[in-house]
Amino acid sequence: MSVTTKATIASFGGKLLKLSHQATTTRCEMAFNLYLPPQTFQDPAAKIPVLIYLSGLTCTADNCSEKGFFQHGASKRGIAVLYPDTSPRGLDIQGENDSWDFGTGAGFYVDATESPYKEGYNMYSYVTEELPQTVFAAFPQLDATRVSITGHSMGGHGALTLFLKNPGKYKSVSAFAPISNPINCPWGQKAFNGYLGSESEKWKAYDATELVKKWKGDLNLLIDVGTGDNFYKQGQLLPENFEAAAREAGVAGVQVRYQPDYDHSYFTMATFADDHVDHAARYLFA
Ligand SMILES: N[C@@H](CCC(=O)N[C@@H](CS)C(=O)NCC(=O)O)C(=O)O
Repeated sequence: MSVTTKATIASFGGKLLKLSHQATTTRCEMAFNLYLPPQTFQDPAAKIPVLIYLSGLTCTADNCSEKGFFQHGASKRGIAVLYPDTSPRGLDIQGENDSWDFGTGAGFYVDATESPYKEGYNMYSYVTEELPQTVFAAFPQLDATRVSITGHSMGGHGALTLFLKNPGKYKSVSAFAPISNPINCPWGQKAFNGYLGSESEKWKAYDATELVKKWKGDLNLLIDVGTGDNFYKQGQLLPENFEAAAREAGVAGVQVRYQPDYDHSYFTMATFADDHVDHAARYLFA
């Protein structure tokens, strides 16, 4: 469970750590980043809550930590930000590097059941169990009882599904441009077919629009989607399907903000990152 520090970078008064560890669930060395806000160093007795940010297709832990601007709000609020990678790397599985929307950089936060991907493409178990256990053991100042989750695109799908599949595990959830109904979009169908097999009924276990139908109570969920997002226009994101399913199931508290002109890029995350940190803070410090 030991963690190797590759870099320590000053950021907004705190420290961004670039880290790695040998992971059992994914059968390889996994890189991840961790932002420790200034409060970690000001008061050694402080217990610091954690916001997990799940990235989208093609990303590593670096994209958001370098240009998502989450550290700005997190430093003010005293929240650590954990940035996992998006897939195992270097497993040498045939075909895993053939396309940018499947395999390497595209783990989709599921536990694969299909060969050969079930040998390591277990990003659901990695993000829900192994990575947090590793991080909380290595950084005892972090508060394992106060964790929220957010993410972008494939990572927005991850944030929504991990939250909905684990009631009580996370204090809050939010998302940027989430793939909201993967069983009905080309990205999701390709990924789920490859990782979970051709029996589409099984895909529903990782589909936010299906999962929200079973949710009990309010959600208090913030979603931002840019109307200039090409992937939204192409029908990869389908946030309206999620909204309709929540409405029909009587699940209140789903706030989807359609941001005029904003695209799928990190300019959008940087613009609204503070709002998502504030959203998490409302529940992490309740
Ligand atoms: N490679 C794809 C784009 C993939 C993409 O936009 N990925 C998003 C997440 S779904 C991202 O955040 N990319 C990394 C970045 O913008 O830094 C393409 O050619 O269309």
